[in-house]
Amino acid sequence: MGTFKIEGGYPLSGEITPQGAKNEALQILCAVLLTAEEVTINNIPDIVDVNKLISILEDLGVKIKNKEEGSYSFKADAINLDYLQSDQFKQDGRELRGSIMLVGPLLARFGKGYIPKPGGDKIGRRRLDTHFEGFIKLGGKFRYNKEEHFYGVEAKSLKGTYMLLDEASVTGTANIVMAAVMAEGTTTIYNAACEPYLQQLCKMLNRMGAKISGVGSNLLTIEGVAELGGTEHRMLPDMIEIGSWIGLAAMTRSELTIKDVSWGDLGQIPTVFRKLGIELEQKGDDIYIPEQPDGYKIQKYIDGSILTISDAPWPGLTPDLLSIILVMATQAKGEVLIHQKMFESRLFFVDKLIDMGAKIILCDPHRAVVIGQNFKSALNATTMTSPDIRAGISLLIAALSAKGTSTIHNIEQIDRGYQDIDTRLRAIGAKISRV
Ligand SMILES: CC(=O)N[C@H]1[C@@H](OP(=O)(O)OP(=O)(O)OC[C@H]2O[C@@H](n3ccc(=O)[nH]c3=O)[C@H](O)[C@@H]2O)O[C@H](CO)[C@@H](O)[C@@H]1O
Ligand SMILES: C=C(OP(=O)(O)O)C(=O)O
Repeated sequence: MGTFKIEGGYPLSGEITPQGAKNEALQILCAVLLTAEEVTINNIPDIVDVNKLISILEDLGVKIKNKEEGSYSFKADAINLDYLQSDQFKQDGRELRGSIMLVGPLLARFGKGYIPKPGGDKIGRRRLDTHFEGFIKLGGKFRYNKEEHFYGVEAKSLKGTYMLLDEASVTGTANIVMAAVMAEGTTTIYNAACEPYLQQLCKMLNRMGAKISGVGSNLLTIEGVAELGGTEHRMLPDMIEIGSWIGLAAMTRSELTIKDVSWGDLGQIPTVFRKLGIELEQKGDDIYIPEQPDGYKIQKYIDGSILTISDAPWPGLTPDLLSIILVMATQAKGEVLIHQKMFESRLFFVDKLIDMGAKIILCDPHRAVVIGQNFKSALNATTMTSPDIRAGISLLIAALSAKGTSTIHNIEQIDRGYQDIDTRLRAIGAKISRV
């Protein structure tokens, strides 16, 4: 189990460039299975989850070339489907959430796709019904081995149809889109997730020859085509990383420039941080955050009532930023209700913040009231364990703001999604070491 030692209480300064988006990378990498031609992908983050998925693709027989840092080419012209029944796949496939999106492309191209119960953050129930209901609608036969928790879907051919998803699942929509691109006839997906990473996937598929319209809306229409060809694609910057760096700047009262953020794809994120009192300036495609010596004041609603920050499917606020926003609120001036609607077990990490001196009332598993301290008293340094990726980064931000030396164990959770985080933080003045 890896550990970070962090000496907190110092302001940071400088520039930080966000990595390529983790959750986009997981979709895009699965899509290389849809063609026998070469697909080149740029701005791939060098993080544990993405590298695991690349290694699964390699074991499946995809020919992979590392062209330069962050750029790889993939050629899925000789796929070894036997690997899908191997113990190795049953082990590797369960190590990340994104592996579930192998099923759609495999089903589309080879008539069968399998996956062990996928992993990812332990943040509450993470059901897969939407994915498999979609495949079944397209004509797939569902297989499930209860003992091994091994899922599968098989079909001689897929037929386009209308479907209304039971929820706007991000990975579910990506999976169904990838299954439908080569189905016979037209597939219409209503209540589709439509976040920028899905838009990126659809745009890439269209460049490969797919016929997807409605991209960016919750109604996608897909005219099936016989086959797809190669393409080149570049990943967007990771919006959750961008939000993490905004939270970091606020909590450490630092002047920070976040480079090349792709403003147009950030949706609610700048607005929400501004509601929390953070000054954000758009400079070209960068976010500039000035030092805020007087802290930041949480806004109230027009009628004077307490602000609620909650998650919702895009274009609502992503749930992945709520832990970071919660930590930031502990040093704001004012109060806020954080309402994590999607996941049941994502707020329990607040116990650690309470130990550090934060004023938080956990109302129930979904809601926490944070009473900001306006930097009147610093958080206390402590020893903690990172329970999931976003709680992990939030505790790291808390530690950089706290006075004294903190220790964070289980940093593998943070490494799942943040590339070389300690090196990049040291470059802006953080006192952090990996021990
Ligand atoms: C690898 C990857 O891309 N992971 C992301 C993906 O996970 P993932 O695709 O697994 O998440 P889903 O979109 O399927 O749903 C997440 C949770 O929200 C609930 N839900 C979803 C839609 C809805 O309209 N109402 C609702 O309550 C689901 O029941 C589930 O518990 O999207 C999540 C939601 O943005 C993010 O937290 C994850 O980081
Ligand atoms: C929940 C997350 O990831 P995953 O879906 O891979 O567990 C996340 O990125 O915050």
